[in-house]
Amino acid sequence: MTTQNTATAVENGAPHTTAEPTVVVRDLRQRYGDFEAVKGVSFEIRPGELFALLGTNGAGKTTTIETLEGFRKPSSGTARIFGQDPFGQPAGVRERADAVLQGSGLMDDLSVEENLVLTRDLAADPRDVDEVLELVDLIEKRGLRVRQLSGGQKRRLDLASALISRPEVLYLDEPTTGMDPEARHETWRIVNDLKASGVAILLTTHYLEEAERLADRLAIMHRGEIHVEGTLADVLAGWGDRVGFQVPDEVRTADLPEVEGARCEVETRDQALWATYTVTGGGVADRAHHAVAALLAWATARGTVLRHLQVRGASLEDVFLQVADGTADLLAE
Ligand SMILES: Nc1ncnc2c1ncn2[C@@H]1O[C@H](COP(=O)(O)OP(=O)(O)OP(=O)(O)O)[C@@H](O)[C@H]1O
Repeated sequence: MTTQNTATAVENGAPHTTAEPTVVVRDLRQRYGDFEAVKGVSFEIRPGELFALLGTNGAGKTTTIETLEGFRKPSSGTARIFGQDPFGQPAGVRERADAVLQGSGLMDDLSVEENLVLTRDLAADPRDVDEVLELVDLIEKRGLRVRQLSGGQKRRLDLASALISRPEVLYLDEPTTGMDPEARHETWRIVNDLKASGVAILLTTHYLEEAERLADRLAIMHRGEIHVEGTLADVLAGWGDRVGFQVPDEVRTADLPEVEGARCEVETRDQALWATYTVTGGGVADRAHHAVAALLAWATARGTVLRHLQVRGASLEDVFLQVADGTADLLAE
């Protein structure tokens, strides 16, 4: 699959996609004792680009982020941030990269503002604390101790802590977990602004809509491997459109027509037979049209009607579930 989607990048305000990649991961492997948690993962992230790493529980996403952060030395393969090995957080990487991780690094007994002041004092060229509090909508909570914040407010303070140092690379590990829909949308706006300002972002999330809204490119991991990678449009195009209908009573399954570029599956629902044609052949824009036209021509010739006729493009959830089911590679061929 291709790895660029200019349209998505421009829509999301990220015109920097031709720049040299900030993050380069090549055939990364990570072992915990005998267990290989990451099995040869490769990707790049350019300035102003957001790469979403999706995957099943235990797929190896956090391990990958921890490696990029410099907490883990690769078992083999390489990770490079600005051309440097991040292991041990060398100068030149440490000041330019930051993270919003699972498991907050906040001091519970200090106030919101005190936490940010501590972080600010470690940064070379920090943002103003009030500016960041405004950005994450916590200005009215500045005097509260962290333990008095709700879960979603803590996640916003985590984000504020990462933003204060003006990172050029940002790792967001499930950044909106526990947020209400409004706070989530507000976080997406902040993340889109960061992209537009040229920050290279690696996002992991279990909210597929979050990846659809934010990602220029995405990958789906399962058991340590990337199974699907590309722009959202690439990923969905590879999975095909579905045309479904209730099989007419007078039609036997064996009599259903062949449709070029499509495979047919029949299942029983509510004591009726339903046919689903998954159309992967032909042009992405018109393949569903040709399949429907062929099926309608067949039905008309037989003097029958395709009841409950539906046309549906693949969703990211369909693709994710196929990956989790272990059949993704088969389908993507
Ligand atoms: N310190 C460790 N020691 C041994 N195994 C570990 C360790 N950390 C993670 N693992 C294992 O490595 C695998 C990958 O874990 P990781 O946390 O990277 O997954 P993840 O994709 O972030 O999962 P989730 O979506 O559930 O957060 C899991 O099977 C996990 O049990």
